Amino acid sequence: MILQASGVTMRFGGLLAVDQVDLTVDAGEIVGLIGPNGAGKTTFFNCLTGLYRPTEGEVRFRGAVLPPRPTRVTRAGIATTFQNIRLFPTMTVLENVMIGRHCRTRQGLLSALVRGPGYRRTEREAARVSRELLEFVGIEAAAGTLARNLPYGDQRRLEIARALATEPGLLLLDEPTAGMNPRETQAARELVLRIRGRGIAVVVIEHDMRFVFGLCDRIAVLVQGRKLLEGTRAEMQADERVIEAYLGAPVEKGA
Ligand SMILES: Nc1ncnc2c1ncn2[C@@H]1O[C@H](COP(=O)(O)OP(=O)(O)OP(=O)(O)O)[C@@H](O)[C@H]1O
Repeated sequence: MILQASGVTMRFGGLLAVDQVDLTVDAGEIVGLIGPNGAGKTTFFNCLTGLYRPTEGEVRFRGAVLPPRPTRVTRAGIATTFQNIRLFPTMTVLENVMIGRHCRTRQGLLSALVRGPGYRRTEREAARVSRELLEFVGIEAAAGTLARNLPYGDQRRLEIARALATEPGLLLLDEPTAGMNPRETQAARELVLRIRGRGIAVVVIEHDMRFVFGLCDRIAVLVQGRKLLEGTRAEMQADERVIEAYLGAPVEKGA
């Protein structure tokens, strides 16, 4: 087990956004988090990234309680992409990925200022790894393009490349297919499967049920901050409540 969230609760004043949620994720597993708007999915994610400290409960990653700051959580091995793309628009595609690399290549300030041989070697290595990741997500041809000039689907790929540059054991994806056309969505599914192929576990928030049921090993449903249901893909596809609320009609196996 790589992630263990126990009794995670998040209050904003009088609002109980996440209520006693338990979730475990095994190494290399793909877990889907679904639920209506405002169910608390993003808030729960924020509790896994160190952005929020849960009001109650705890999150363990590789056995250790999460450190209280996002940068330290990233270094511990949890990477995130956001619902609203957050790239550095006036930097190149390659530079955006290299920023993700920096959490693994801690160069001293002095070394960076004088740009000595150690700094240049580290930068060269960061550029090499970053180019490999651009190739892995399929946008290496755009390495020198400004991030803001990338098509939307490719911006999402770039976010994923930057997240992978931090060498995560767990990748959190918040609505990775939002705004994508069907072809891009299919490519995103294949990309997530290849990410898992690298041994990285993935938790994905998604509204596209076809995507979720075509991808995830296990699915949890949040409603009004609580985990209402959880099960394997097959269990969920057979559950009357899921069918009624999300699917309308049974989904074909492996659809
Ligand atoms: N920082 C905050 N301060 C106060 N209330 C918040 C904050 N963040 C979220 N909320 C509230 O918490 C509840 C859960 O929101 P959250 O964004 O986690 O839901 P969600 O399931 O991710 O929804 P969506 O599918 O629309 O992204 C909502 O009622 C929201 O208004």
